[in-house]
Amino acid sequence: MNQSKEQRILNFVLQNAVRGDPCSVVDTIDKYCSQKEWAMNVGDEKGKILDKTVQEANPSVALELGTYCGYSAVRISRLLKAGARLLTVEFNPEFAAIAKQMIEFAGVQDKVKLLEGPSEEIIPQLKKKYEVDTLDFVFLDHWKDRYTPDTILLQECNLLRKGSVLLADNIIFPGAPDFLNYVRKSPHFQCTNYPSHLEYMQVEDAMEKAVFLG
Ligand SMILES: Cc1cc(-c2n[nH]c(CCNC(=O)c3cc(-c4ccc(F)cc4)cc(O)c3O)n2)ccn1
Ligand SMILES: [Mg+2]
Repeated sequence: MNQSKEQRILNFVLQNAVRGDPCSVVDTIDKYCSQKEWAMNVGDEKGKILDKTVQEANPSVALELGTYCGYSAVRISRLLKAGARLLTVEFNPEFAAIAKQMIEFAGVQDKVKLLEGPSEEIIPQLKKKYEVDTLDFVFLDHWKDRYTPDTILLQECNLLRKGSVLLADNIIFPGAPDFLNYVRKSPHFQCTNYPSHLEYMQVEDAMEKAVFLG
């Protein structure tokens, strides 16, 4: 049964990256996906915006929606302070299986909890089942039509506090126009736009930061 693209990416990391070194895992995925097969990792250009936003927020509890192969989970968790945690949500079992191995190879498994299932099911479980009080940082990188309903759901579940930072990928491509409208029109969010490019391509994209004002 021939391998999936995601399996080929993982194998390339297992054979070429340094076990326990998150930076080498991130760089190796970028090397494969820019030279051999495109894949929907946030990539290095937008990854640098993600890094800066995470460092500024310095979260104790972070949530990622859309794990995929684990590229941004490794990228985020390498920046977390001692004792800080990343919860990452993936609905596709094949992607989740790849991401689990990627996270373990990078040596960040003690900081990352991979949750399998759709965001709309997982978010309401975060407080009771996953012992979350509020989220300091949320990276939205899942289905683009779920950004808005899940941002509303996070508020309904009392998971945001004054200063919680949301960062959304793919604002331009594939695009999340309703999310952009929603957060920019809402009095509860302070928004900043970061122009960039689609991972590994010369196609325009952007990230949007939305800080919850309470
Ligand atoms: C409902 C729910 C969903 C999830 C969930 N888990 N994993 C994902 C992946 C979502 N990501 C994307 O679809 C995505 C697509 C592109 C793209 C595609 C094709 C092109 F031609 C150009 C660009 C680029 C990107 O950067 C992306 O992020 N969602 C997890 C939990 N609950
Ligand atoms: Mg993305």
